[in-house]
Amino acid sequence: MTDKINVGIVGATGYTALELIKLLLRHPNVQITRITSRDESHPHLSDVHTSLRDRLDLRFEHLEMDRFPEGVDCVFCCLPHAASAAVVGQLLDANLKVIDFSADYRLNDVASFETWYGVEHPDAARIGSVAYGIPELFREQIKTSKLVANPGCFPSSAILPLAPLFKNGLVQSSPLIVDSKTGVSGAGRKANLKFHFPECNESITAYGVGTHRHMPEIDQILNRFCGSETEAVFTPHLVPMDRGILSTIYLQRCDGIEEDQLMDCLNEYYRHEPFVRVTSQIPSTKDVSGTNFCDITVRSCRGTTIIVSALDNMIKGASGAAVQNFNVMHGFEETLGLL
Ligand SMILES: NC(=O)C1=CN([C@@H]2O[C@H](COP(=O)(O)OP(=O)(O)OC[C@H]3O[C@@H](n4cnc5c(N)ncnc54)[C@H](OP(=O)(O)O)[C@@H]3O)[C@@H](O)[C@H]2O)C=CC1
Ligand SMILES: CC(=O)N[C@@H](CCC(=O)OP(=O)(O)O)C(=O)O
Repeated sequence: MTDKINVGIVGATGYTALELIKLLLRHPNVQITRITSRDESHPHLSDVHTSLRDRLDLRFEHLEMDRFPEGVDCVFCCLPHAASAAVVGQLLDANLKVIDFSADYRLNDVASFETWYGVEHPDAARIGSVAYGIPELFREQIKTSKLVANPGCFPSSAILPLAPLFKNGLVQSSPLIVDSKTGVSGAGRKANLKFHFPECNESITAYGVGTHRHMPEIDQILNRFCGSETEAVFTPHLVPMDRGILSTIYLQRCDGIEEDQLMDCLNEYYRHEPFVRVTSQIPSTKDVSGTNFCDITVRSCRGTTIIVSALDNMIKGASGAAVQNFNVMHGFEETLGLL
């Protein structure tokens, strides 16, 4: 049996692709063979990602379906929403496995996607049947999947702590408040005035208030995992740091449930999981920066339960989760390339 999987990266000029390549370069069973960009002004990978100088000598190519699948077994598709679903079907038809970074296959139904994303879904037939890429919750489905919907960064920070608590009937579904802070890299590498240094440095702002598209993702995935009926009120805040997400989650315990039972439940559920650290300390983004860890703790105040979680938006929130999913899909040790 060949040990190396040939990997193609679509959308390789972006931030998540850079983090992905750095992880894959230390993966013993991966050979990166093809990388794509629409832009011809920078032929080599290291013209764009200068930190990869002398580490991987590849040329960008346009994604052309008559050539791209040659020499590729598995694709990491790092494109924006809708652009991704426009190509994923063709990649699958070419018999490639795909890990999709966008939100195109995360939700349960087309109507929700089109409502929250405001665009028509280019591959509507597949939506709802695709494995959601949190291996800690959906490992068995991921193992046998040809397409995995890699999770959103904010949803990962909320779903990881909440899922075991709902599954065990320890917390109430309403109210559920998820207050999150994110570093600027969460917005990707593409130019956007809001994310220019003088616009966001020395400032913190909420955005997507009452409208952010990660609300249905949190609700639907919790429902898929354990049948809960939440309506998460989620507000993200942009903070002047490169990377990291810190989520503070407020909810009520079920009657008769003590705070200790929540920590016990999380400790028990994640006991054998290498990337979720349930801790008595308060998590911080610095502790998880550049790693595939999600750190979680639980506190109580005046009858309200407060959960704090931290992860790196580009690692456990994107590329690290993708490599973890890749490992599960190919039967490799789940920590390869990640520890
Ligand atoms: N940044 C983060 O923290 C996270 C991002 N994600 C998701 O991962 C995906 C990639 O994000 P990120 O790397 O940050 O984004 P970037 O903006 O940094 O990169 C996007 C990539 O997609 C290509 N691209 C952009 N628009 C199109 C298009 N219309 N058609 C084809 N290619 C296009 C660009 O390549 P070029 O212009 O060279 O062709 C670029 O390589 C997105 O779906 C994002 O939502 C998920 C979790 C976290
Ligand atoms: C700062 C910033 O803009 N962050 C992005 C999060 C992107 C992400 O991680 O998730 P998706 O894959 O669902 O895009 C946002 O709030 O839309």
